[in-house]
Amino acid sequence: MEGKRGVADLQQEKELAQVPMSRSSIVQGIKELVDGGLHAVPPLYVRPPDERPESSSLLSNVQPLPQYQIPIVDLTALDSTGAARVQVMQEIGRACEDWGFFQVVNHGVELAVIQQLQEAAFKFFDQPAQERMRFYTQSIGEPIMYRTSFNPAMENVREWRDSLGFNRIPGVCDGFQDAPELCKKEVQQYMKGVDAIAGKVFKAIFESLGVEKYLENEVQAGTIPRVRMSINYYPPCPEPSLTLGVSAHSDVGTLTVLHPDVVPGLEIKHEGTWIPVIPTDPSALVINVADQIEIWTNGKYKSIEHRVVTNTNKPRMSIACFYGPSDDTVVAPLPTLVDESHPPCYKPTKFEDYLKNFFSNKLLANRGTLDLARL
Ligand SMILES: O=C(O)CCC(=O)C(=O)O
Ligand SMILES: [Fe+2]
Repeated sequence: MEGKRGVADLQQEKELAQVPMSRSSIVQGIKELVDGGLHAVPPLYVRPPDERPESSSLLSNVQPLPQYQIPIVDLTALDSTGAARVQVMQEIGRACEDWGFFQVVNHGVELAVIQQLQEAAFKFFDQPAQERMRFYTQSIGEPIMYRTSFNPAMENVREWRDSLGFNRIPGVCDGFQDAPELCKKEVQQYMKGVDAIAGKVFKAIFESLGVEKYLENEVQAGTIPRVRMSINYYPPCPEPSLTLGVSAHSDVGTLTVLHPDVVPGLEIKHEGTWIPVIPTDPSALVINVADQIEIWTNGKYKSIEHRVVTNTNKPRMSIACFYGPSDDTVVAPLPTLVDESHPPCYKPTKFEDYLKNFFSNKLLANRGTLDLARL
């Protein structure tokens, strides 16, 4: 099964030797393996049969049936006042309740801004390993993170992706300020646009339930405290039926804004079936409810399981921005959403503890994160 060791492998080993870091802590990225010439999926990346994508998942040219397409919300009127705004807010609420995922168009981030970031990020991944490895870490709390898979120290099976990430945690760090020069301007520009979208969508989500007053600090547009950007790079895979780019999981924070790429790969579990998310156009963004919103809304708005499949032809690059509350926020079902017929489904959990449990718990290798808070 193991692919042939190519020139690129040897070159990378030489380069890694120059990185000032203990070699035992470095995990080789999937891009290096693929660039070195790989004709089969190495055993470390082969999923157990029950986790492998179904063959239907891999036919990326098949359009999902209309009833299996996530809602598309036009955000134009979200900046206005009156009935048109209320309508968009209600559409967002319905999408969160029925799907947990929706696409947004006319969101205010120009296609050029997205493409400039994609181009800059491809340049980052195309650099010699030595350059990329300057940012290597497997932690997910560093200001800047070049990583592979999710958590190789704990996983039995690795994910078919490398990633470049940035954390902004107010009062702690701002990785965007110190981003590598070749993509600094582009990540900052993109982040500014996505922050604006996240702020207003977050507010609309809570307004749609009439509960915004409980979250004054969280819903003020522009004051969403924490974000992690992850630029995920999925190289082509010789045997997509055996592996996954990202294994099934829900996102841990409040909400996620994703640029999914025009190369398909993202799938969500809707009513028990894995369905592909096909972007309507190259500038469409995908927004999903993450675990903390499911907890606040006592399960009314769902943090849906999703995963990424690979393909044989093209590299795929998605850009995910994960928003989250501050560390000391205690997240619990909101009082107006709990009554005798809707008892609380989740216990109050401090976000810091939720995150720590998530990243340190071996049993959560399959990332059933909401179980951490479930009553
Ligand atoms: O690449 C994608 O489309 C999704 C990635 C994802 O779900 C994640 O990084 O949490
Ligand atoms: Fe995700």
